Amino acid sequence: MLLSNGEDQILLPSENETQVSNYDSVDGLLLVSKVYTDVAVVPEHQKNELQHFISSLQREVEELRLKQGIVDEKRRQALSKILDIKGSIRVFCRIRPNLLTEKRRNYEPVSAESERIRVKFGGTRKEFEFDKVFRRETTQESVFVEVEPILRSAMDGHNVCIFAYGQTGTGKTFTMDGTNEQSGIIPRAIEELFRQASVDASSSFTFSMSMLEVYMGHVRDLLTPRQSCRTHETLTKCNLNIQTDPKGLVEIEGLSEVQISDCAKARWWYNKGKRFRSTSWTNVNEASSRSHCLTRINIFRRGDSTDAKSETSKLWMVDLGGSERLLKTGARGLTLDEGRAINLSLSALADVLAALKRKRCHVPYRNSKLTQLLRDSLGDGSKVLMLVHISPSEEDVCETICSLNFAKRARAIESNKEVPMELKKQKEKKIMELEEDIMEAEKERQSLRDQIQKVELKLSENKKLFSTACSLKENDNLETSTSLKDDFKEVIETPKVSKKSIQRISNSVPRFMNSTVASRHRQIAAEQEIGSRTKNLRSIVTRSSIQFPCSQSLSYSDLRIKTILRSSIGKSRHTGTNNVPKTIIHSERPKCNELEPKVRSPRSTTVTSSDSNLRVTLCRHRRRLSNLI
Ligand SMILES: Nc1ncnc2c1ncn2[C@@H]1O[C@H](COP(=O)(O)OP(=O)(O)OP(=O)(O)O)[C@@H](O)[C@H]1O
Repeated sequence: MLLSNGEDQILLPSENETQVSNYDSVDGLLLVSKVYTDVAVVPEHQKNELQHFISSLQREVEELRLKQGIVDEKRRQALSKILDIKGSIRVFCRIRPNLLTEKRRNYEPVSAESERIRVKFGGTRKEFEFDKVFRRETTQESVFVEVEPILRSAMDGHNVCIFAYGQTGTGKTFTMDGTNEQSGIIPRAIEELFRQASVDASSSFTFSMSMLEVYMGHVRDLLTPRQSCRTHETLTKCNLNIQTDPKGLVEIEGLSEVQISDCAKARWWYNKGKRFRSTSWTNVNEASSRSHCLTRINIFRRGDSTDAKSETSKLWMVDLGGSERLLKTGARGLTLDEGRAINLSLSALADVLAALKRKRCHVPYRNSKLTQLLRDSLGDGSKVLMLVHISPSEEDVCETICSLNFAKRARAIESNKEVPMELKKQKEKKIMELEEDIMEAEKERQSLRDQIQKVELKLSENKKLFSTACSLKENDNLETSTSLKDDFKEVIETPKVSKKSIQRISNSVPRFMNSTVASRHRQIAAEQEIGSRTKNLRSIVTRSSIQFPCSQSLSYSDLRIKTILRSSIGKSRHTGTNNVPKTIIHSERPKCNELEPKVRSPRSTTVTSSDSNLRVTLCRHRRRLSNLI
């Protein structure tokens, strides 16, 4: 039996080898190349060697995982530093393409560069700077590429908020949710979270999801919605309470939270929640969102080591209601109230972000339900990404400037404009270094993951082999003892059973009772040995001719003679050539403790033998008999 651990080979001797498995070497790491086993002959010390080899592989996996944890931590720290340098509140701007329903004008008020937007308005030109600007033609995929690092930050344990802000009809819902063909940030983020969880070998992740909307200052559960909450009476009943504990952690009483074990389940719940969102027709958007829709994914992360603590982080993805000029949207009655409520809470959000940016002691979270909900995800240690949406149209230029001012307020302090050139360069250099660190860590992580996979494969194969060896050995011991009994029976009785009947018998008994290849081999070998011994003895007997006087009773202590006599008598009975046809052997089966079995003499009177020793014994016996007569 040959086992290979790469450098050393464990050689286990075998007689009847059975091939168990066959593996190739991968990347220079030799796996079990050819494994043969005849477990019955695996010596104990070599089984111990195999056990040691398994333990060393287990240790190797643990060490590699430890290394992976260290590399992961390095990557996490580098990413966190980058996000800190870039600013914990980042603002992107997306320009919607012209819609078919929009009147085309020659004059384009909005022009964009990679991080800058210029708006021409009434003879003046205004400039706004952002962390990133997405032009009209930017695809959903390109937007998501820029969003992805903040998701990783959520997986690393930070609370994260992604907002879509902007005038009504500028594409907030398109960016966050998208269409069937062009899915938006939320469906992509769900997929990405599960993907990242599957590749992160140093931690295990579980996710849960909640969906709610803030409608007219009330918090409604979207995953288990009650009857329509758009009348004032039912609206108050639907309102969920928001509690904040002394540590500042937010708890929403009665909000449903569903476990999402896979991507499909998460998408199913997300689609369900989306259906219950409040929308209305307005002059500007035929399916205008009349509320702020919040999707929360709770991320539970647990490290692989036994003493690892579990961490929980929240990822909020918020499709804010559209900021709107109420006159322009033609809203009346309830829709007008909805618009007012949206505008009020958006202004409260702007105040909170501004206070956080200026590091004010007092942050006015309590001014709206929206900011109360997000309190523990907007402060220290959290990351915020605001995506401001604007229209390219001349008709919307006033709203565009309002939205851009809102965004400017959110990122005001960290604006590059206010940072000296030297410092800006230093920051960029540091970010580049950290990005390199992240890339290196990613590479190292990948290589460690590959190594772990290989060692785990080797480990599982060797474990399988070891357990097979142990279980087969037990079986084999069992078989050996039963087959020994059978062999013994065979020597005495040798019942001849045809092959067919064996097959019938083996078919009628349970499979585990059937003989194995090894036991059949041993049986055949034993039969052959017995056959050859019998042959030898028979040849001795044929050379001896023993004749007993009638009614003479003989008693021999010489076992050899007993056997000779028995086989000689047996043979003569079968062949019928002997002169002693009436010889009866009383003791049919020799018993081990029966030292002197009694043999009755045949009726014949003469006994001759060509064996000189035997002749002497017989002569002496005849003389004693004649004396008696
Ligand atoms: N980048 C884009 N590419 C193609 N179509 C877009 C894009 N952005 C928005 N649209 C289209 O513009 C219309 C309005 O978009 P959407 O409903 O997303 O706006 P909104 O800002 O969510 O409006 P509201 O605040 O009223 O809910 C939709 O028909 C949408 O498909």
